[in-house]
Amino acid sequence: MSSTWSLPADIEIPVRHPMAPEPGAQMREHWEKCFGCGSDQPTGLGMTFIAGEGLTVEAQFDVAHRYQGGPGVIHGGILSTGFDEAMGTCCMLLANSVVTAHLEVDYARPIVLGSTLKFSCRIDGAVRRKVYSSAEAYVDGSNAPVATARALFVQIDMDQHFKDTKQFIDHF
Ligand SMILES: CCCCCCCCCCCC(=O)SCCNC(=O)CCNC(=O)[C@H](O)C(C)(C)COP(=O)(O)OP(=O)(O)OC[C@H]1O[C@@H](n2cnc3c(N)ncnc32)[C@H](O)[C@@H]1OP(=O)(O)O
Repeated sequence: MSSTWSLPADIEIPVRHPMAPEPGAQMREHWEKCFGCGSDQPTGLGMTFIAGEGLTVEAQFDVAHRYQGGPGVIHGGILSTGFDEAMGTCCMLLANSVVTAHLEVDYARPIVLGSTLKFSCRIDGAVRRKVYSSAEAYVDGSNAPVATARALFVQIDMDQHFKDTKQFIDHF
C-alpha cells in the first residue's frame, strides 16, 4: 500500500445509533435512484448491505459484464464506487446522512467479471461532522483482499445539501 492516510489525533469512537439495524439485519437503500444501491436504478450496482457488530457493515454486488474495464476485469471506477457506497452505508449506523469528502483505493488484484465482490467496512472514528471509514474487498475463494480503501465522510443536513436539486426527488 502506498497510502499516506492517517487518522487525526483527536479522533473519537462514535456510538452506534440505538435505532440502527440489528447485527445480521439487512440495511435499506438510502435512495431508490442511487447508482450504488437503488432498486429503481436498472443500470446500477444493486448493492446489498448487512449490518455487522459494532460499527461494521458487510456489503456485496455481482460484477456484471457491463462493469468491464480491461478485458474480462472490472473497471477501477466501478470498484471505487462499490467502496464509496459500502463505506457510506456503514456511516449510516450513526443515523446521520453523509457525503463523501475523500476516498482512496489501493487495487491489489484484478477482479474477474462474474465475481461476487464482498466488502468489509467499518467506522474508524469521528471528529465533529467528519466520519472516518476503512474497508477491504474480497472475491470468493480468496482470503487476501483484492482491494482496500479509506475514506472521509462528512455529515450533512439533507435539506440544505440538496436544496438546489429538489426537482430530482419525485417522492420520498
Ligand atoms: C446522500 C445522503 C444519504 C446517505 C448516504 C449514505 C451512502 C452514500 C454513499 C455515496 C456517497 C457519495 O458518493 S456522496 C457524492 C460525492 N460527494 C460529494 O458530492 C460531496 C461534495 N462536497 C461537499 O458537498 C462539501 O465539500 C462537504 C459537504 C463534503 C463539506 O462541506 P461543508 O459542509 O461546507 O463543510 P466543511 O467545513 O468544508 O468541512 C467539514 C470538515 O470536513 C473537512 N473536509 C472537508 N472536505 C475534506 C477533504 N476532502 N479532505 C479532508 N478534510 C475535508 C473540513 O476540513 C472540515 O473539518 P473540521 O474543520 O471539522 O476539522
